[in-house]
Amino acid sequence: MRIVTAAEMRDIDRQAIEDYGIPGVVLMENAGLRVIEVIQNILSEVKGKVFTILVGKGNNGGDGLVIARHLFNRGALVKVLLMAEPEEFMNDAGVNLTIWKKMGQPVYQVNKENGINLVKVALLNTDIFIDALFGTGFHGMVNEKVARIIELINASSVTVIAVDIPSGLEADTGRAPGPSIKANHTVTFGLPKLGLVVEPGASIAGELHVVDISLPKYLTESKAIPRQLLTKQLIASWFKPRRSVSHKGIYGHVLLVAGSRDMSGAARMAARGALRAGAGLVTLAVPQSIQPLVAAGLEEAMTKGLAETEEGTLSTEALEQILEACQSADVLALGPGITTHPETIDLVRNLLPKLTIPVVLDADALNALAGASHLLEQLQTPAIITPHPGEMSRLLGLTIDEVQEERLYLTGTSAKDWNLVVLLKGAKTIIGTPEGEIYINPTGNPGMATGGSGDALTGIIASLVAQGFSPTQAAAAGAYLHGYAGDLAAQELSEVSTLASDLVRFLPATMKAVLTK
Ligand SMILES: NC(=O)C1=CN([C@@H]2O[C@H](COP(=O)(O)OP(=O)(O)OC[C@H]3O[C@@H](n4cnc5c(N)ncnc54)[C@H](O)[C@@H]3O)[C@@H](O)[C@H]2O)[C@@H](O)CC1
Ligand SMILES: [K+]
Repeated sequence: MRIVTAAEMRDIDRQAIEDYGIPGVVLMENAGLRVIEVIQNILSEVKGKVFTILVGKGNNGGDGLVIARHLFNRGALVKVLLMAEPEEFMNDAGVNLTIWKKMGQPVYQVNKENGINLVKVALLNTDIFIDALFGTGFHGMVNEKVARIIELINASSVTVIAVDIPSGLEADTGRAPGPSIKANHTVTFGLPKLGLVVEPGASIAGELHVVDISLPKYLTESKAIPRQLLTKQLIASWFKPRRSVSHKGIYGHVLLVAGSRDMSGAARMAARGALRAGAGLVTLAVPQSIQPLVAAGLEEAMTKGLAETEEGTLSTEALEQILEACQSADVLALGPGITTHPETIDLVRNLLPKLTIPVVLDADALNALAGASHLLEQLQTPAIITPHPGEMSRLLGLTIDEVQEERLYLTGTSAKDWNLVVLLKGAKTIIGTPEGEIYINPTGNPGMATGGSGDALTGIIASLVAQGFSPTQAAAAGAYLHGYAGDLAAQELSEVSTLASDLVRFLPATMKAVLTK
């Protein structure tokens, strides 16, 4: 699903109105009705419930007035708080304010002196608070009075539904330069706005509902798609049905080079991820002294022992062995648990320019490239790198805060500069491609911030490459499935108790859920 900026959305709205002749007031009516549907799903019964709606003078406020009318018609008690003088409501918002008044319904002016008290009183007796103050037309910062009101709303325990975007949040960046309404749900119109799918905006917005307001599909489905939110439908469309006459060779061979004496679990986790994601064959190559250990309990994978240092990490002598093993593999995944032993770093740096099969680089393979990211540009094969913010900061020579501040921008430019797929982990994983596309993954939860979680992801992505996915599709689908498995695991086991091995354990249920229509 395409992700838009405020300007892109405005342009789509404008074309719907001017080029297609859909009156703006119709779009507004549809928007309001869709919010009603979401409310009815949350509450099941609207009748007798108390709603407070904070209404700004722009079109977002106009949506709020449509919502007020439909709630009232359904038997709800509705209190409309206006943030501007009635005369300031123009066009479609003005139309809807007139209708509301003609229905004999009062409005309360919170822009006046006692406004703060009006909000306080309203919050004491409200089932749902609807934020229709600012939408995509918001820019800059709220004034002091609005800031006080927002803080009051956020401090109360009432359920908040934001109309289109929480007020105070920037639609393009997901940042709130001042206070912003913290919503439980955000109902956004037509397409997701960028600021709702990247952090901190995604958390501020709560559960996101993207609803159709009847915009012509030619406007919302653009051919040149620079930004996309990953959806179940998109991921499912990349999986081909398995042929009835299948053999393991069809589903590819993953070579995983991973592990060290102190980190054998990383290697096993990656191998399990690769197997559960459907690869035909998985070979796990590890320092030779831990080969018996990793082989035990990993019946479905083949294992291979590689030359090692005295400390039980991969040595430079493993280079030829790895290249030889690559000859019968479709993809190499390198990095989980290999350590940053100086000799292992040398091995990684010497190996990369010699590779002839696609490669997934993670963890210590990326740490080996700290200060040497030019080696990424010298890769001769399609590549995916899966850094977390710390690894990305070392690759780029920036602080972690600097990386987090500019996650989108840095993912996009790095992918282009290094000519490979960059998957930047963290809340809302971002995938950038050499062609300049950006994918944002909505699945996953904080429970996945646990040791081994990234290793499983590496295995899953490599597995998808082996099965014929393009590097972009493999990274995007890998992130989505991994996060989905994490969500299923958290539902059953809680975020706190979810382990990386649980992510792998929930992959079959994930595959079933995603691949079943
Ligand atoms: N244009 C359309 O066709 C549609 C628009 N819709 C709604 O319209 C919204 C966009 O409407 P608008 O462009 O009228 O803008 P908004 O309603 O988002 O808000 C703009 C108003 O807020 C004021 N404002 C902006 N920044 C401010 C600040 N920092 N402090 C105080 N006031 C500030 C502006 O002066 C303006 O009056 C969307 O978010 C959506 O909710 C929907 O009704 C669907 C159709
Ligand atoms: K809003």
